[in-house]
Amino acid sequence: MTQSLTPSRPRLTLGTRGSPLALWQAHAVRDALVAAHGWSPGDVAVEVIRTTGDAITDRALAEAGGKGLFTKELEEALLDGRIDLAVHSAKDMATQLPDGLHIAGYLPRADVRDALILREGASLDDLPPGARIGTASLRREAQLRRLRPDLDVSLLRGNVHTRLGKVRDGVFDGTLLALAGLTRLGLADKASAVLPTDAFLPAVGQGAVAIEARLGDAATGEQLAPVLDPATGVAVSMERAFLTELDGSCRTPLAGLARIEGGEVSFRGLLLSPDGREAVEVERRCTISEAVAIGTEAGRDVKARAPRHILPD
Ligand SMILES: NCc1[nH]cc(CCC(=O)O)c1CC(=O)O
Repeated sequence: MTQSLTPSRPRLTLGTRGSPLALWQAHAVRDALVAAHGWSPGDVAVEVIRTTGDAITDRALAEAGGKGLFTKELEEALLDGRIDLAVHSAKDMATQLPDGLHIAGYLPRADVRDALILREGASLDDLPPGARIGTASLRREAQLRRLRPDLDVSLLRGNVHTRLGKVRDGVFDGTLLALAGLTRLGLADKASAVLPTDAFLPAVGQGAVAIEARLGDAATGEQLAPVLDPATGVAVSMERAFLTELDGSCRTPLAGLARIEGGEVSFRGLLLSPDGREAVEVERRCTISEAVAIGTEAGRDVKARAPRHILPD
């Protein structure tokens, strides 16, 4: 009998999009699993799945149909059993998941802040009136208009490298990107400034890697447990409860951030009009066990106070 040269089957198969950022995230989950269990790297397979969102580069994502576009094909593979876990940026996940799936948890969260990337200068104050800033995010666009109504803010799509290229080539004077994404790509040195969260509130889930699984898949759940970060779970679950209550989609400029400090959770949320002129803010402090309920309540409060025309339809 000859010995089989076929490598042994992986213990788990992770699904991911193929962008450099998505691959980094999937490899981070694989590496954490391998380290936690003393496995070898081949025990966790990484399967790249192309999504509808990856194919859309010419239109605003919000126009094309929102966040589900980056997750649909991954979720189908998960439901079919082709993969055991799907790895996503928490920020890019819709609030409603398909029946039978759930977010099993999150890796420890990275820096949540947005970074400003400028062709020249080192802060927002260095930008002259009319400076062209490109961003694909309605949240960033609205907050930037709120801080600097004199800037020329417009749509800039594409992955992180494409956007940085357009600033380098002078198509735009600057852009805004998540510091976490830049750092994951080894590009943190491209940040001209990192914006403090009290002036510029991040997106719900920003900086967190979410791991989606089949409900009831206890075996995978047990394997995953040691790599999950409970504090990130509390914070992002609260933010997503807030988002859910506002029926949030990428069509509405919305921001929210929960932080755990000494057993307490502090939360800030923000709904803006697209031009940044109107803003509804909310702040809460609560215990960890209240976090999700208070996130929901904060969302209801914002909804009740928001001018009708800036609420999502
Ligand atoms: N929407 C794209 C996206 N999804 C997650 C990140 C960055 C990493 C993160 O926030 O976890 C980015 C790029 C960006 O917003 O700059």
